[in-house]
Amino acid sequence: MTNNSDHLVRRGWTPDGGQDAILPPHATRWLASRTGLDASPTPVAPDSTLTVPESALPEQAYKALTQVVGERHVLTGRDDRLGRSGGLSYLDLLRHRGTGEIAVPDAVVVPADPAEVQQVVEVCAANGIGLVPFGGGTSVVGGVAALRGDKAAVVVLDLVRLDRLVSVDPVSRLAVFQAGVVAPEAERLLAAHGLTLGHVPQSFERATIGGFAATRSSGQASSGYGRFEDMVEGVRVATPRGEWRLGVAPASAAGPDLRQLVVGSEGAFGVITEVTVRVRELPTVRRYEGFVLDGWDAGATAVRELAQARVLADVTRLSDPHETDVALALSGGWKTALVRKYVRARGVLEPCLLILGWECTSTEELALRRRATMRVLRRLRPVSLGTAAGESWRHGRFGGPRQRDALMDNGVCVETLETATYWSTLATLRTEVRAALIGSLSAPGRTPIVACHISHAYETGASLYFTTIVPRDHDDPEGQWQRVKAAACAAISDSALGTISHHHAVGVDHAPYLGREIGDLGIDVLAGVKQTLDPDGVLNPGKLIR
Ligand SMILES: Cc1cc2nc3c(=O)[nH]c(=O)nc-3n(C[C@H](O)[C@H](O)[C@H](O)COP(=O)(O)OP(=O)(O)OC[C@H]3O[C@@H](n4cnc5c(N)ncnc54)[C@H](O)[C@@H]3O)c2cc1C
Repeated sequence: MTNNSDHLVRRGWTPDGGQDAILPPHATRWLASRTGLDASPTPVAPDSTLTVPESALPEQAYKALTQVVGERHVLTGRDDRLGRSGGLSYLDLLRHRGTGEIAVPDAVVVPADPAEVQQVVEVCAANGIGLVPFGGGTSVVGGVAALRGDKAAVVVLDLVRLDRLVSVDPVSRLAVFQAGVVAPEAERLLAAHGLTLGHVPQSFERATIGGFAATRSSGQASSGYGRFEDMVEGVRVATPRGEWRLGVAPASAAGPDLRQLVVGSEGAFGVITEVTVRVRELPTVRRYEGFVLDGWDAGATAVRELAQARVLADVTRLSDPHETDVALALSGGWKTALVRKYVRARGVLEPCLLILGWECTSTEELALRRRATMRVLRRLRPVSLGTAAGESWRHGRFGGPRQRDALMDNGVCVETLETATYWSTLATLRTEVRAALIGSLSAPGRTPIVACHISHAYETGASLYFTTIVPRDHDDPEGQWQRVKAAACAAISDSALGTISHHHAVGVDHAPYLGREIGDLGIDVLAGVKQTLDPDGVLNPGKLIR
């Protein structure tokens, strides 16, 4: 079928289910002493042991779908369906390790182009079949779970064959991509024109242009390049009511910006088939540096002052003392020991690692921008760790997911969650979410690690990204995480201080909390849009709005 064979393994980031991910012995020992982990291996269950129900796709719908895309591209085999079951959240990965029930689609449909996508959508609507758009399948909020809702069957629509750069307008700095282009390929295609998108989330290696638009994604260089919604200039969308195209000018006063209804619609309003994005000149000079500030307040103040002086580096990332400590402990080695000693000798009691990265098109631009940043930063007396620390972060920035596989293999419950708020409430929100996480994760013999960083900064506020590590409750692994997630979401929602998601989207996991953020009226507005575009409710059942 397609060449996207690693889609077939949903249980881990690495194609072999985590075999490439290694947790060095010193890291395992440190985790054991810090958390109580007994390091009993919990290997991935073989696919053959997982329960996959027979396909319930009605014969009539199967025939109609094959008439659109051809028999080769309607996949009803067990492995193909299992391969498109769910995303990459901790719960998804657990389920593919044999814990809990996997929502398996009745078929996987792989259309060739936007016209075929439109027809597939219409066939599903006519036959009352649920349809789940599937890009890179990296959702961590249940966004690609093959839920049936009230439908007789559900198919996954895999966008892998929509893999073209349709056009480039170098004068306006615009590019049109088909939705299934994965990020590294998008960058490769743009580099041939001397251009870049500059969207680099940690899921970069797998996620797609359509997925970014559908989830309001935010990349590691968002301080310089903006969030993905800032990059979207136009969309082409397949809906049960027909094709919808939006975006004719860089700015418009022609009523509300309807593109923003599509961006973040998570497949519930239509299938995005093409995205017109703003692109920039390809950087030729880069510099990444590490600094240490003493304590969270000093670190957050530094990032705020950089943002408000509008001199943020393209990548600006601040780890709290806990995340800094975990990063140093897991790296180990004599170099790390030296860093700890050096920082202590400089009088820093609670080191917070700040990574700054500039991506520029000339050495002059780099010097100018760096000077402006440093002028503000120096006032806060950071300890410089130089480019080695910055380059080390850049080098390992996609490694987290692989380490997650290794941690899971060692019996760890490891997951992340994120929010955002204004500067004046950032410290309070961090404290409240941290307390909720620690309270719900702690148990006799299990001491959690809760680490946090700012990865996206704005003039008015910032994101907070939490990572939790705790020994797995082998008696109730799903329940363990569900209770933790509920406690954290309640802390965010009940306090009304932050958003339920800064960039992971709503999916299934955050849907119960959306109403508290946008109000009943907001939910009614979204339901009205859905009713207009998808009157039979076939698009991505159970996501965004319930
Ligand atoms: C290890 C890891 C790190 C991550 N890091 C980041 C990060 O740094 N920043 C960030 O923003 N996110 C991050 N994510 C979350 C995820 O990668 C993003 O949500 C990403 O935008 C999803 O893209 P995708 O192509 O994989 O979409 P999928 O996971 O396939 O789909 C996501 C949602 O969008 C819908 N969808 C997908 N394609 C389309 C389409 N063409 N039309 C309509 N709907 C569609 C799906 O139905 C689903 O609801 C991370 C995830 C993982 C696993």
